[in-house]
Amino acid sequence: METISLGTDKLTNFIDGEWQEANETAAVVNPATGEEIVQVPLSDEGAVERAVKAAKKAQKEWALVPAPQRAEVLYQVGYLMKQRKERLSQLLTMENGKVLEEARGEVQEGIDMAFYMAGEGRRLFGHTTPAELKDKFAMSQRAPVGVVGIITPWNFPIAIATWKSFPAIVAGNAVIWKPATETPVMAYELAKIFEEAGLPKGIINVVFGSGSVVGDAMVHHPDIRVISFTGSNETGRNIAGECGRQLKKVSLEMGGKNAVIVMDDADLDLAVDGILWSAFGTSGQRCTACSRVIVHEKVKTDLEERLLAKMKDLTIGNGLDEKNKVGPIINKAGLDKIKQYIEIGKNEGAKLLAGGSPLEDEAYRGGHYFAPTLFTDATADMRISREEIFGPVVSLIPVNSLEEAIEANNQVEYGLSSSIFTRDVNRVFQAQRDLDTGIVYVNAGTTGAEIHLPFGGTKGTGNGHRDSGVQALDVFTEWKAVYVDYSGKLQRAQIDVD
Ligand SMILES: NC(=O)C1=CN([C@@H]2O[C@H](COP(=O)(O)OP(=O)(O)OC[C@H]3O[C@@H](n4cnc5c(N)ncnc54)[C@H](OP(=O)(O)O)[C@@H]3O)[C@@H](O)[C@H]2O)C=CC1
Ligand SMILES: O=C(O)CCC(=O)C(=O)O
Repeated sequence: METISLGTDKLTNFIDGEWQEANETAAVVNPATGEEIVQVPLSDEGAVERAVKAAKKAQKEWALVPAPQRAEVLYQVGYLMKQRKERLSQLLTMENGKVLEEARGEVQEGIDMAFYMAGEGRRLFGHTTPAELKDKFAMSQRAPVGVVGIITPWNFPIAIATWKSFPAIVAGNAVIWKPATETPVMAYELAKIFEEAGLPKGIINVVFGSGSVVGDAMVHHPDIRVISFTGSNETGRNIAGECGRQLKKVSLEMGGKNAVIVMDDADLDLAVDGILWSAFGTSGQRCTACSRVIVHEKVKTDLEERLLAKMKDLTIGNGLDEKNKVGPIINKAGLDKIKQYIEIGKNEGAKLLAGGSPLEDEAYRGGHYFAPTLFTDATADMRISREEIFGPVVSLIPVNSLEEAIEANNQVEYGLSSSIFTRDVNRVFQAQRDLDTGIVYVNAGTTGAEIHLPFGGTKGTGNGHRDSGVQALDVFTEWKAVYVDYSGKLQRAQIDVD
């Protein structure tokens, strides 16, 4: 395959419609090879200040542009992304490591989101409702919040940014976007697309730099009225604390400890496919990744054998080579974290059936690779069954009933995604009611969310908000109640008329 060229060896911020350099930069490295791809700016607080100033000014005008016209820009963004899908996908694989097939899927999510949210330009529905008094009209409508901040992670460098920025823009806001320093290329490419699509300057501002400097400055800035964040639980909690002090709206998506439940009547081959795809796809570095399989005792041994047989077919390596099904881990810190959890699992008494170590042969030189790993005989209270590992590690937890399975699923701190494999319609309905997660799959793995449904979860996964779907608009709009009295006299509501 011909390698795509990024066309620059140094990225620049995109502020007020201009490409601006920063004094300091850092190397962005391909996790599959260790080779440098590009230099990324390490901006300071001053860049955030400039971006906010530009955004405030631009947003005032943008809010007055009719929403269907705002949407036209998003349609154009969607067309440009579609034209560049292969380029974006290859660059995404280079910066993040995920295999090309998955990179194409992620870029497609962004394209779908562009067209879906552009459609919102002709909806953005409010409500009309009867008023209490004669000759009076009442309605509620959405209003933009103003300047909003989005902070995105490295594991979905383009899709998550589209889930947040597209609804913000169509609703009439201006955006300051801080992408993860690990994966800035998608942000740079998307900023170029916004510019070419004709988005007025200042409506999207991309400020590269570390979370502790740029992210922190955004969270503290009084003129950024919303922070929408996806990333670790620890960072999310700290952001929420500061936003709480400022009464700033904050939307958090902070991962999961997702389980596939396999009942004794399940189609086991289907379950194996669902588990493989959601546990080892993206090397397990999805917030929706399956990292627990809660299996009925009666089919445990059978499932183990089938899983082990299929795991042998997982080819691991550089995601640009289409034969590979599992790519690298994002960086050394990620790899070290996985290694620690393998030791934790062994010490807790779980039985290691496959994998368990990094891949360090010549073929993997320069990259960070970890063998797909299967533990069995884990219990629901072990740390490997409760804590987010963010790697290709899955643990089987045996149970004896659906009730026990649901209880095991629900006893973790997180509540993002869950799945059940069964042929029994009664069990399906009981499970979808009782599984305490924001997303439930039946006879499918735990990953693969569609952009027109709400994405997010319960408990430690978030704070009640959702990305994607029409629900994302709630993050980026205020509700305004409007009363129009056309009686020509002062009518007093809320008085006792008896
Ligand atoms: N829910 C999910 O999808 C994700 C979950 N995770 C979990 O988090 C673990 C650690 O990954 P990591 O990348 O360090 O996650 P972080 O939560 O640190 O990073 C997510 C984003 O937040 C930014 N950030 C970091 N610190 C701050 C801060 N103080 N204020 C504002 N923004 C900040 C980061 O910037 P920068 O990195 O540039 O410094 C990045 O853009 C993973 O192993 C995984 O368990 C990670 C990614 C996604
Ligand atoms: O797999 C999915 O459904 C989406 C995953 C995702 O966006 C994430 O892991 O952050």
